[in-house]
Amino acid sequence: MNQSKEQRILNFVLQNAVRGDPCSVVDAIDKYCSQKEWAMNVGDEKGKILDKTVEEANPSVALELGTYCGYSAVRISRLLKAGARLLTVEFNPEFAAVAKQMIEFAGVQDKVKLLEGPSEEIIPQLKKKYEVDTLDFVFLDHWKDRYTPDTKLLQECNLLRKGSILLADNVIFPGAPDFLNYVRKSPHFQCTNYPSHLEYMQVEDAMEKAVFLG
Ligand SMILES: Oc1cc(-c2ccc(F)cc2)cc2cncnc12
Ligand SMILES: [Mg+2]
Repeated sequence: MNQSKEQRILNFVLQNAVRGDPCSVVDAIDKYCSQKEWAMNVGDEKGKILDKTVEEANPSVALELGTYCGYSAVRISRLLKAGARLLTVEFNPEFAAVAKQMIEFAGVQDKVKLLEGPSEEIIPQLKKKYEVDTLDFVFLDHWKDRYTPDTKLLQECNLLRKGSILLADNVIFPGAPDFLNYVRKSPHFQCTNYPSHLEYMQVEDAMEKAVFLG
């Protein structure tokens, strides 16, 4: 049976990165996806914005919506303090299977919990089933039409606290205009835009930071 692009990315990492070295995994994925096959990882340019925001948040509990191959789960978890954890949600079972192996190879499996299923089902389970009180950091990188409903769901489920930081990928390309409209008009969020480029391309993109004000 033919390999998927995501399996080819994983194989390249297994053969070119260093087991237990998250940075080498991130670099290997970027090398493959910039030189061989484009893929929708956040990439290194926007990844540096993600790094800065994670360092600012210094989260004890972080949530990622949209795991894909695990690139940003590895990128985020390498910055987490001892005892901190990342919950990452992936709807596509093939992507989740690749991400699980990527996370284990990088050696961050003790910091990362991969939850397979639709975000709208998993978010309401976070408090009781996954013992979350509130989220310190949320990275939105899944289907753009889910950004707004999932942000509203996070609020309705009381998963945000004063100072919780949301960071959304792709607000320019493919674009999340309704999300930008929602958070920028809401009195509950303080927003900052970070212009950048689509991963591995010279196409304009941006990330939006939205700090919850309570
Ligand atoms: O970063 C991303 C990029 C693209 C994408 C697709 C097609 C295209 F032509 C350009 C960009 C899609 C995404 C879906 N989910 C999360 N992140 C994504
Ligand atoms: Mg993205």
